[in-house]
Amino acid sequence: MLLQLINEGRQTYEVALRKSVVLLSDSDTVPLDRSLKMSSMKSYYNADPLVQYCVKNSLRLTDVQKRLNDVTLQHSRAAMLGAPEVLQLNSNIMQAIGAKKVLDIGVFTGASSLSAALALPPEGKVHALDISEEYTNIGKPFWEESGVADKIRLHIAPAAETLQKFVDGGEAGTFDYAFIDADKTSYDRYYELCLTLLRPGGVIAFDNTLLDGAVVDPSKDTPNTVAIRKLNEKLKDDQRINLSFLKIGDGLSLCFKK
Ligand SMILES: C[S@@+](CC[C@H](N)C(=O)[O-])C[C@H]1O[C@@H](n2cnc3c(N)ncnc32)[C@H](O)[C@@H]1O
Repeated sequence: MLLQLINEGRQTYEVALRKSVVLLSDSDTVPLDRSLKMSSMKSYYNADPLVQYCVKNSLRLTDVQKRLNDVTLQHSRAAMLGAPEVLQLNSNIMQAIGAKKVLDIGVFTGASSLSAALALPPEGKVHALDISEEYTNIGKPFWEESGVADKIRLHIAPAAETLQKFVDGGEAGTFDYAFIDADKTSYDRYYELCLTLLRPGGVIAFDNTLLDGAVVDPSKDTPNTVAIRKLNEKLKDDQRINLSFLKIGDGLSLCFKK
């Protein structure tokens, strides 16, 4: 029965997807490239009128951010682009907690780093971690144009190595916010390292914790699905944090370090 409901829901989404457009603001509509395999849950790819209503009445992207999104949506890996509603929520929480030192784990074309850098005060720093410069090079000119390139420090290496270097370098307890959006099977490793690196009151945000619905689909048992399900179960009972699990974008789990 559950499987049938999931399949029906997926078919509805697919129909919606075929009709949908990407709504970035009142004036911008970008046609979907339907050849791409995309998450149906991020607002770019979600034709649900309520999702589009929320997006239309909340997103505050700069012109440079919109152009970076447009460029990224043409990329063959466009589905990796962070949902703008998620990035804006990250930025709002960063400002609310007075964040100055942020980890952006999984940079891709730099939308999440740019969003964070724009939210931080002039002395703030985003430590942007990615394994490859192939995608991050796309974002750099947009960071420059936004006037925040000096707030973003790129670390090209496996993220676990970079995080461990921060720990070994005595930076435990000094970070305010971590956005985790890289390889899913390493999420738990990143979680433990980030918990060490964050100050009490700091926040860890995990993207894609609904994994395009796979977490509730019993037929799915890929390594990513297994890892995310396990993480979600672990977070539920982890007394080191307070937790909010939001159905926004592809799922966002917010962990507030006690
Ligand atoms: C989903 S994308 C990030 C999207 C970005 N946060 C945004 O909002 O647009 C995932 C990124 O993680 C990077 N990545 C994958 N494995 C990694 C690893 N072991 N260490 C660091 N980065 C990794 C990929 O190169 C890719 O750029």
